[in-house]
Amino acid sequence: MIEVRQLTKRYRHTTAIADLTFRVGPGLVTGFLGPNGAGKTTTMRLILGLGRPTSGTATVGGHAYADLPHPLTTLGTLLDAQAVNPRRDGFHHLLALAQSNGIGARRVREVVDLVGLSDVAHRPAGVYSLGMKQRLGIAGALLGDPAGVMLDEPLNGLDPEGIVWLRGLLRRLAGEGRTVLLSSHLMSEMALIADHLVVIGRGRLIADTPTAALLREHAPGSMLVRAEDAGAFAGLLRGAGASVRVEEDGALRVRGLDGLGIGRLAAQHHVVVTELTPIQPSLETAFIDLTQDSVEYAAAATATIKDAAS
Ligand SMILES: Nc1ncnc2c1ncn2[C@@H]1O[C@H](COP(=O)(O)OP(=O)(O)OP(=O)(O)O)[C@@H](O)[C@H]1O
Repeated sequence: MIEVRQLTKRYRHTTAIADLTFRVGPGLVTGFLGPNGAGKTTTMRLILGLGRPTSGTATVGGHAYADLPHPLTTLGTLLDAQAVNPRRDGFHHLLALAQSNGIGARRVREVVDLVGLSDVAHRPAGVYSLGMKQRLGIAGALLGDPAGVMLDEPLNGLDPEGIVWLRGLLRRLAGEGRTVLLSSHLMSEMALIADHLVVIGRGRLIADTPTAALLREHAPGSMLVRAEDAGAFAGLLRGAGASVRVEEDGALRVRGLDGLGIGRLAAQHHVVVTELTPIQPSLETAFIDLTQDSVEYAAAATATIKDAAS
């Protein structure tokens, strides 16, 4: 439904995105990931026709967003939750948006309920927390009962209950066959929410893959093992082909052997194992592995600046 083809955007001194090509299809939650400054917001803005690409195209349902006859029913969007008039209340903020798109007040009340803002809908948006503003922005995105939604960092400012709520909402929208694209820095949340990931770094595509495949390839699982005489057991594990890292507290992080293999080896050599815990692969690990060459503002850079100053 969203198609980005060979999209490039150059500012005077910066290439924000370069030759970016990906598609976002219906029925899935697609996560848009990238380190700070990778070009996520620029890409989303270009999809909405906010700014001209240097080259390439971005279309929604086969059309430039600006050419869509009913944009709000095609793709609901949230780019900046803070962009609300602080004196206007949430209900009237949505009503103004609805009326300019031929949508009635009944739908406004529906989306207010849907995002859980009924109690505060008539309070000025200026007193809303960031989480409440995110809910208001999501309500705006849903006003047109759209075929797809595109949300820039919608998890920012949401409390744990809000994150669980949004996860459920996005899963439901995708389950109804809609297109869902969201960007976020919260990797662990993205791992739970997104079925598919588009990862960019320094404006270039790094991965366009199912979340499970990315985790499998870039963050293999491991086992945490504690045993009496861990040092000797580490040697046995290595001898059996595993890779073993000894943690500061003496625990062993083991890759290349599963629980059964480790248990059998321990039994064979009469080693007393006191803990055997599978460690789930983390999206953080996969993300760092994937983007380590494309991080614009890395900790190492800070160290270099400090060194130079001292
Ligand atoms: N209007 C602009 N003028 C000049 N450079 C810009 C402009 N907008 C964005 N950039 C630059 O383009 C690059 C991509 O920025 P963008 O905001 O799209 O990244 P992002 O992935 O959304 O980052 P973040 O996660 O930090 O929000 C950055 O280097 C940024 O400084």
